[in-house]
Amino acid sequence: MSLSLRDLTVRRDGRVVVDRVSLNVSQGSFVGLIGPNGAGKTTLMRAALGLIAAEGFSDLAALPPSRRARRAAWLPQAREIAWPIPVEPLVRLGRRTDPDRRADTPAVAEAMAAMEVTHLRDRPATELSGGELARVLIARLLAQRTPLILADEPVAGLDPAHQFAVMALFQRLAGQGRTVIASIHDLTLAARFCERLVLMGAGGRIVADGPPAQVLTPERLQQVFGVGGSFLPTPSGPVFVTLPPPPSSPAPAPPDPADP
Ligand SMILES: Nc1ncnc2c1ncn2[C@@H]1O[C@H](COP(=O)(O)OP(=O)(O)OP(=O)(O)O)[C@@H](O)[C@H]1O
Repeated sequence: MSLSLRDLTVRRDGRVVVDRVSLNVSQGSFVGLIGPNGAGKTTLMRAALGLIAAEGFSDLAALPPSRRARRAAWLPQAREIAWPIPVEPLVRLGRRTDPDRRADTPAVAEAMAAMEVTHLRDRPATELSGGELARVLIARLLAQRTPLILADEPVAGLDPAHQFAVMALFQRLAGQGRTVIASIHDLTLAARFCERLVLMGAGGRIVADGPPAQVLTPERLQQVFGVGGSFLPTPSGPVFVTLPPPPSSPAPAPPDPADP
């Protein structure tokens, strides 16, 4: 299932925070949404989902709510659980939008296994560690079995092995024809696993869109993030690393008053 946005614009307190974003994401792709804090990544995804008012067009937001819920699953950034629901019924909540009841048990079991949280099934979600809860909430997202997945910082708070596992899983799902859009701050992971990066800059505008090597250029990193970065060769292929900003060239020495 693809996603199509045209001139999507969101204003907050009279300020434009997503500015005329047009984006087509084709079925079977894994797109990383990157950009500095406050660039508008969350707002763009919420507007695309129809969770907040926006100008412009989103083919997903245009659907009636019941069809939208069956097309797209959403992982919000906030990982808060208000009551001590055990893990298994929490993951099972992801099944509420799919009318296929026979798929409930296998979908929940498969999602919990994929996120390695099966052993936590009876634990109250309020007693989990931050990373365990994050994995449980990804399991709930997967249990929905939607063709489209939008995830807000899905790997935040996960240890390196689980970060790799989640990114590899999203890549695999895309390979199977699902469509995944995820905001990601870790540019190394984004460059390694996403076939396409959409870079948002200040003011909610898309400043670059394409394969990682084309988007993550030194000039753009400096301009948008204020850091350096480059692809380094490693035994497992080129790996992108961020680097401290290059030192600005030393100011010219003041003229020596003793000099004639
Ligand atoms: N409810 C709100 N009311 C007013 N301004 C808001 C609201 N939500 C977001 N904003 C503003 O919109 C801008 C974009 O926020 P958004 O959360 O989309 O950024 P982001 O790129 O996801 O950032 P981060 O990487 O920090 O999660 C920010 O300047 C933020 O302060």
